[in-house]
Amino acid sequence: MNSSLLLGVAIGIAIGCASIFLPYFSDRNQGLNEGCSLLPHRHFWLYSKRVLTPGGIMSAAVEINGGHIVSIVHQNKTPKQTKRAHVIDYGNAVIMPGLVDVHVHLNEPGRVEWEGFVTGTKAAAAGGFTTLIDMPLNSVPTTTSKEAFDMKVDAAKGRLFVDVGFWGGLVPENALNNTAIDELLQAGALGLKSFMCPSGINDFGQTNASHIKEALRILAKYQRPLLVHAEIPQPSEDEKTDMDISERRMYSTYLRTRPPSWEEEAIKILIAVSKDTHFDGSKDGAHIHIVHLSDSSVSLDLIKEAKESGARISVETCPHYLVFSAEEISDGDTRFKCAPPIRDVLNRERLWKALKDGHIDMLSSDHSPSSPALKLLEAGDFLRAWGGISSLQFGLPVTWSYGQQHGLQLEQLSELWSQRPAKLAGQHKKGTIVTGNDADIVVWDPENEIQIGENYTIYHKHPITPYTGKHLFGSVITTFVRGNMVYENGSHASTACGVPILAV
Ligand SMILES: NC(=O)NC(NC(N)=O)C(=O)[O-]
Ligand SMILES: [Zn+2]
Ligand SMILES: [Zn+2]
Repeated sequence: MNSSLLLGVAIGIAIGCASIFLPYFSDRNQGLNEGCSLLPHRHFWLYSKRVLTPGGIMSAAVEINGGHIVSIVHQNKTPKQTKRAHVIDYGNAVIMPGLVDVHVHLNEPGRVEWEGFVTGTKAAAAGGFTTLIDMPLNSVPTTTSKEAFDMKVDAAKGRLFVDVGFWGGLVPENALNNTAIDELLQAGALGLKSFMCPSGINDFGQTNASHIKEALRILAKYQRPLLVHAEIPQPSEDEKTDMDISERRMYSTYLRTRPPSWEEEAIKILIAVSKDTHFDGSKDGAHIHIVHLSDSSVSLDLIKEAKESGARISVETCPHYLVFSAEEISDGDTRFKCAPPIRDVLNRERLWKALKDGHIDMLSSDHSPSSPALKLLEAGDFLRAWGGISSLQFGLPVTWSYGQQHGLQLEQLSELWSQRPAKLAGQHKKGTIVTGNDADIVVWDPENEIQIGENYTIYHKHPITPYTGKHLFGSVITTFVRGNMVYENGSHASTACGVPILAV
C-alpha cells in the first residue's frame, strides 16, 4: 500500500469515526456553559415511574433540550440511549416541577452575615427549589427604588445557583410617588411588598390603607401583585412595659403580644381596599396577596368570604405554622420566634384543613434568618430576639411528611409549592412539567428517611433552625434549573448559573 493510499484510508476512518461521534459530542458541547451543570449534556431524557404532570402521576420520559422541556412521552420502560440524547433512569423516584418560593429574605446586598445569594440559593437547590423570589427588606439598601433594585440585580449576578426574581418594596416614602413606583416596576420588580406593622427594619416603614390604595392603582396597570404582611397592632388592656426577663422568656408572653386580632384587622382593611380596584375600567383589577397567614380562625373566614364574593385576593401559609404549635415551644427557645406567631394546635389543624380544601393558595418558606447573635438564644428573650425562621432547604420534606399525615396528595403539594407560586410571580414558563416550559425539575425520593442535623448538610449561612432533630421523609436527589443539573446528591455545579428574573 503506497503512502497516499494509506493517508486516504486514515482520513476515511477519521471521517467515519467523527460522523459516529459527532452527534454525541455536539450534544455534549453546544450551548453548555462550562461549570453550570453537573451533567455534560444539553439534550437528554429523564425517566421515572412517577413523573408528576398536570395530567397526573405517570410512568414517563421527559425530554429536555436547550434548557426546555421538549416532549413528555408516557411509557413504561426507559427510553433507549442514543448517540443524540443521553438518558437518566431515576427508577421509582419522583420527577416533579422544581419548587418556587415566593417569600425568601436573602438579605444581600448589605446583610450578608445573615444570609446571601450564594448560601441561600445553594440551600434552595439542595432542597429542590428552582426559583426564589426575594423580599425587598433586610438587604441594604432595601429594594424601594429603581437605583436600589438595580444594585440588587447587580449584586446577584454570578452568585445564583437557582433563578431569583425580586419583589420591590412599598414604603411611605415611595407610596404616593407614582413616578418612583413606575420606575421600580419598569426596572423589573415582579410586584410590591409592604408591611402594615413595624417590619423590624428601620428603613422599611409600615404602610396604611391610603398608601396601599395608591399603589394598587399602578400595580393594576402592570398586572402585578401587592404582597402584604397583614398584621396591624391593636391596643391591648394588659400592655406592660416593665416585664422582667423571666416573663420575656415565656412563649406565652410573646403570643399574647401578637393576637389574631392583629391579622384580622389588617385583612379586613385589605379586603375593603381590594373592593374597587377596577381603575380606569381595568378588567381584572388589582391583586392582593396575603403573606404568611397564621390565624386560621376569623382571618381565614374573612379571606374565604372575600374570595367567594369575587375579590382578587390570594393567601400563603408557611411550613412552621403547619408543623409546630405554641404548646410545644419551650420558654426561651427563640428559634421559633416569627411574626405572626405560631399559634395553638387547634389553629394548626384548621390551617391544614384550609390547605386541603383549597382555601389557602400556596406555601412559602418566609425564610428570614439573622446572625445567630440576634436570636438571643442564651438570654431566650422572646420580646427582643429577631423575628424570623430559617427553613428554606427543608420545605419539601417537611410539608410532604406532615402533609401525608393530613391526607395531602403529592399533586396538591406540587400545586401549592410550584404551580400557584409561579403564577403569582408571573412566571408562566415555570411551575409545571409541560412541553415548552423551562426544564426546572426536582427528582426526589419521598420514601427516604432523613434527620435534619444528622448526616444532613445544611447550606444556609447559619444552621440555627427549629427543625433540627426532625425525622422526615423525602430526600432530594437531583435539581435541574433550565436544564442545568445544579445539584445532585450533596454536590452543586461549580458555577452559579441561575439568572435574575426581571418582569418585562
Ligand atoms: N424583616 C423580616 O424579615 N421579617 C419577617 N419576619 C418574620 N416573619 O418573623 C417577615 O416576613 O415579616
Ligand atoms: Zn412578614
Ligand atoms: Zn418575610
